[in-house]
Amino acid sequence: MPKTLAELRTGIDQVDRELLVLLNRRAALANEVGEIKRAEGSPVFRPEREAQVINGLQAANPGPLKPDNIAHVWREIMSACRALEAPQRVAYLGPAGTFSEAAALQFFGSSIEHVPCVSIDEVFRATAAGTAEYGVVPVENSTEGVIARSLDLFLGSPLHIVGETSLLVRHNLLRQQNTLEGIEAVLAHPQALAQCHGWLNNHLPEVERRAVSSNAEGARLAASNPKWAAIASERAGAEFGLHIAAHAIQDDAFNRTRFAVVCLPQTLAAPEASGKDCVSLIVSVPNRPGAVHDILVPLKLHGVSMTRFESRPARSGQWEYYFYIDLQGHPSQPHVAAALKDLQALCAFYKVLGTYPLGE
Ligand SMILES: O=C(O)C(=O)C[C@]1(C(=O)O)C=C[C@@H](O)C=C1
Repeated sequence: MPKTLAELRTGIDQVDRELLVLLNRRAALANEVGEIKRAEGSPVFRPEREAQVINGLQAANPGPLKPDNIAHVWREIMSACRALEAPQRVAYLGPAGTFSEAAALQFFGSSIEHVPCVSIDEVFRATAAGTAEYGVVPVENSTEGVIARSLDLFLGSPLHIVGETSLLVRHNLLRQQNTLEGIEAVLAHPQALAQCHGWLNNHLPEVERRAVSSNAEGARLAASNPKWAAIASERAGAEFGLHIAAHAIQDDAFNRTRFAVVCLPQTLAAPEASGKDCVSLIVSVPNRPGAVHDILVPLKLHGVSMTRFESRPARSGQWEYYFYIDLQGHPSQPHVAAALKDLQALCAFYKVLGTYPLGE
């Protein structure tokens, strides 16, 4: 005899009561961990431990919940437990509703203290000054390429990368009305304008495109003028009471942005090896023939794969460049350590930006 809806709901209520007891038992244990960490003066946030917890549970998961569900649920549980130990302040390019905020929430879970900043420069400054323990900055977009400002700021910053996360970026045209009629200007961050270039050319070819400091700032401004539209997330639209005049207007349906999680080395040292790690470096080589080729040789020799190679001008006026390199692996692995040692010996400038677990 199949159970009735009421019976099934009674069953769910009972399980929820059990979960409530268990979750609070877990939180009390985390509280005790927090006391030990306070006494030791050691960091609250341990990304490698959180990765271990999630990987372990995914491996043991009998279903029907999917591995992704397990990751989401436990990221939130650990976020709440972490906040009981000590709330973590996280800086990102604000205001509320930006993709940077969504990336911060995806990485840390929702139990954080928000430190929205007016620019990427300000995220670096706030994190280096200790206003926030962690910063989340965009580094690369799958349509538009590198976020040059972030890469340039890494060069002189004391912050290092301790994690990464990547976000599917879906842009919407937001305004007070839900039509495309009577729009005089589209306001957005230059990156978003570029990611929607084709759609804007097709649908609003004559309309002015105005660059503003963030997409959410564009949404805030669009809420004050019926002739303006913004390009931003649904969340930003809800935040400022705007309609979605057009959904998913980015030129690439799979448009993603990768974000780096940064902090001072004294806040959190480089995470231990998780099994799926990445080393990010900035190097420069003497300006002579074959120098760029030479830096790739140690990687080939020691069997280390390079997943990223970007260049940025050194601003010396001499056509010199800094190279931003991502390698797969962890310096605790002998072949990675050997490749890094040989590479360093060839470089005029060598800076390890961070060693961290590969993100989702
Ligand atoms: O194991 C720890 O160090 C904890 O503080 C517990 C816990 C968790 O909730 O599982 C919480 C925060 C850390 O980032 C890692 C894990």
